[in-house]
Amino acid sequence: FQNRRIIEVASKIKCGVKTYPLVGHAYLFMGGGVNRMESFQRLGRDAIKNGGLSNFWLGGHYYTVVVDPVDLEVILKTSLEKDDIMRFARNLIGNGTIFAPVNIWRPRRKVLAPTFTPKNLNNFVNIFARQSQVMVEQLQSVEGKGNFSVWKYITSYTMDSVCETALGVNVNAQKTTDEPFLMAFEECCKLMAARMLAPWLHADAVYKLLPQHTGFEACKKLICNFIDQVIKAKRKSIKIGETNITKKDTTHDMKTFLELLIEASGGDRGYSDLELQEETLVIVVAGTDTSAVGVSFAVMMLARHPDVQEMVYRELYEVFGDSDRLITPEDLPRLKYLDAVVRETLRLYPPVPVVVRKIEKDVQLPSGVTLVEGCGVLAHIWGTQRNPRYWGDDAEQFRPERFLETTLKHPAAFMAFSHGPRNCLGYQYAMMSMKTALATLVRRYRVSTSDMARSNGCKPEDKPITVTFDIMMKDADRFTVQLNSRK
Ligand code: HEM
Repeated sequence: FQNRRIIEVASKIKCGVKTYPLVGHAYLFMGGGVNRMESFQRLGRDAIKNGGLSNFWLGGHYYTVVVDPVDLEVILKTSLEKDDIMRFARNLIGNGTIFAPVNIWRPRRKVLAPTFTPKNLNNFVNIFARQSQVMVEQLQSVEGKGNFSVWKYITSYTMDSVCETALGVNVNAQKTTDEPFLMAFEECCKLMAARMLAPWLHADAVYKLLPQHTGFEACKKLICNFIDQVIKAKRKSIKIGETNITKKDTTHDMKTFLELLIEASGGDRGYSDLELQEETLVIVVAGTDTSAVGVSFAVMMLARHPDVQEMVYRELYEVFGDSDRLITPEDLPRLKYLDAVVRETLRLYPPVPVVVRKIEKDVQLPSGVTLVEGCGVLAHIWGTQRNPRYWGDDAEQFRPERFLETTLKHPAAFMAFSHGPRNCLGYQYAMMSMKTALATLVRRYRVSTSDMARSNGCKPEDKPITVTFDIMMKDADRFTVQLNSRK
């Protein structure tokens, strides 16, 4: 009966992408990450063409694709449960806030949310500033030497700053080649993305027989052991009255997320070690690659748009002049144009291009369709943020000024950090970290496009960027640019 109702919903929504018996649209997601992302883009464009909705079947499971913020606002406010497909992400994070079922998520979010106060975030800027200084020093080795991938430098910057703010530990990813924690983490994300979109890998009994499962478990063990050790050391240091486990590494008298969580959950009688492990892992998983992708795409945009880069530099010069001083929390709100550049980058290249929900109670959408219990929803962030109805005919153009000129046509039209009660808790944290990294980089270097982007005779800004999907959306060419010192 439920299936009949879902089939009825499907029949009311147009989809211009071919489906096949049994597999549905699953064939679209075969192949690698580039192919997966192309398929998501195809579905997003189809929804834009159809006035806001499209749909697809992943084997026997049905999804409505939504790119209209008016409909999305209703869905994201009323349907808080993540779709079953996210259970594979729980294999790594357990019941941590981000992918937990609603009954576990609600109390966990209540504990986690107050740790993101402006005071705590301002304290973290000192860490972002110091770690981004390490980043620009590491970049000296590639300065003036032609094409290189900026990804490694930026992802190890975010890993270092997230670990220091979350755990109080400097993992030194920036100064270590092939840092095992970072490598394990990247591998886990790749394996999870591949499994989610391949219905034939969903059954545990089958997956457990495959080498991917062994690889995933080995990486997970490495990540969890590391976090577990830090938690145990932190508990011990709190017992003996120390406030900071890595006094050598952290120069500021501030509280890490781990300490804040121990306090906020009720101290010794609060979270168990497992709950703490899950919640700190949420911060690491949710905060590392996402911000690294944001910064890396912004670097690509600056390289492709030298006029925009010049405006950013001029704004920085107004605030810092010739001084080499580190960035402070008070500087960040003054960097308004840089803020617009980051937002425009996240609009065109959202690090999380889609999020999913499960409909548990029928929802009538403002556009007229009623989604029924059992439907999956693909909240298509990429498509929404390129929807000309809300962004105009130049929706595909990179134009940071749009964030300075007008207010949004709808509050959910920009939703790189999602929308509604289950939106991103690290929104402000991420903006502060990304702006600090970019400001530190542009004060020291001029970025330009790679030789590949300049080939074929077309202007670099017109050359499409090939993107790939492995939970996050990334540049398939690993964010290749060139760098020259400004001095
Ligand atoms: C550019 C950087 C970032 C982007 C684009 C981003 C985006 C997102 C998105 C799309 C979600 C899913 C929301 C949903 O399902 O509706 C999310 C959730 C979340 N993010 Fe972020 N995020 C970023 C950085 C961060 C950082 C730095 C942190 C922490 C320090 C963080 C913490 C979280 C948490 C805790 C959740 C789970 C919220 C919940 O389920 O209640 N994020 N983020």
